[in-house]
Amino acid sequence: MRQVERAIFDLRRGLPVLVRAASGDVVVHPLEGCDDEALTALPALAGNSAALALTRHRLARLGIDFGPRVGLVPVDPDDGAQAIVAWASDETRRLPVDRQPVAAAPASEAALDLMRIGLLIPAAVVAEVSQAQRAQVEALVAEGTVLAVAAEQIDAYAGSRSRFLKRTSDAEIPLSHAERATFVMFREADGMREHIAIVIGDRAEWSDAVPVRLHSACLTGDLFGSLRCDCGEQLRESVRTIDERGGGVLLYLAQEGRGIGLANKLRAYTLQDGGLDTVDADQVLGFGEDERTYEVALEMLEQLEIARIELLTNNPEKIAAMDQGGVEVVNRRGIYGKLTKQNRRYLDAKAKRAGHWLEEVLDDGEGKSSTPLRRPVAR
Ligand SMILES: Nc1nc2c(ncn2[C@@H]2O[C@H](COP(=O)(O)OP(=O)(O)OP(=O)(O)O)[C@@H](O)[C@H]2O)c(=O)[nH]1
Ligand SMILES: [Zn+2]
Repeated sequence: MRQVERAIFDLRRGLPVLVRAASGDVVVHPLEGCDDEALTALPALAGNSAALALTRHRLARLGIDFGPRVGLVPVDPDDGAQAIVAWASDETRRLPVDRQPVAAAPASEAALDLMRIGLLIPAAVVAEVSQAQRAQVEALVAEGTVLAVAAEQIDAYAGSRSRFLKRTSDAEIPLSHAERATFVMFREADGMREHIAIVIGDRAEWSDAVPVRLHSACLTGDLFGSLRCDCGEQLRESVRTIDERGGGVLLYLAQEGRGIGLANKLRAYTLQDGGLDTVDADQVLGFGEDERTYEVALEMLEQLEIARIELLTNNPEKIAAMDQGGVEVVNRRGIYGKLTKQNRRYLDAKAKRAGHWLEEVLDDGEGKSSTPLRRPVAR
């Protein structure tokens, strides 16, 4: 696990790492920080030509219907870093016709998982290590200049993120909307992310179906009252509602930007200013419709011994995730922020593209309601 964390650390600093797999090792340079120098150095080190690893979401954006999770686009050193970055993240750029992608081997697939875990743009320049260069690459690994990580380690890490959630500390913090509140802090085993459960009221007085809100972090909305989204109002409204309903729990999840991280969310906002909606903007950057998973939330609920809930949400995926994780969602309660001229498009896209239940707010601009649970529709 430590090796994976170290690799993420290096990649976030813009350093190349070696990803090992039985089918071949690759040297990987993250797209972020990729310059002409890196583009020349990588194939020289590997002894093979480079390729640009892109997710199938990004390839779809480039007009390529690609089955496998990751595709490799051949790269020529003369392409220049600027073109490579544009192929990976520019809204309008298309691939030259002679650069059709091929399916990536496990090492390159794992490399993009590393980018995602590290909250970087999920794209990288990769080059397979040739027989001729193997000794030199291994020497760099041995002296600690290049860090090596195995694709299986990355897979195992990606699949076990929540498993060792540690309850670290807690404190009573009276809130303006809920005077009896306790913050309970959880830390993922790798120490990289922390999540908070805000436990409201007295457990003995809770309803049988405990009111629960799963709230993904939104620095811009929650803290600064951004008008681009409805998060800040939903957050405060949730606390108030949970308190009014006799107490329950709000899980404040470190899933900024639907899991893509703040840096990528800001990039996505700039793309939205160019006319894209929230889903398309994420896709331009190589992400799927929603990168969140809810294992961490499930584990927090388990540690808090909560198995039957009334979920405060408009998002069918959250209900499905609880169902699949063995938490019974007895009822669903809508939770709405205000409609503003700046967030209408965003809310509209959530309703139309992601199937969120926002009819009421989009219809009349306000509204609080309790709706009987509707099962998510298959999309
Ligand atoms: N990528 C991306 N993330 C965004 C954008 N606007 C808001 N977000 C993020 O979307 C998430 C919204 O979280 P939630 O309010 O918990 O979830 P939701 O999916 O809207 O569902 P409910 O609020 O429960 O109905 C937060 O992590 C925000 O940071 C955007 O335009 N792009
Ligand atoms: Zn927000």
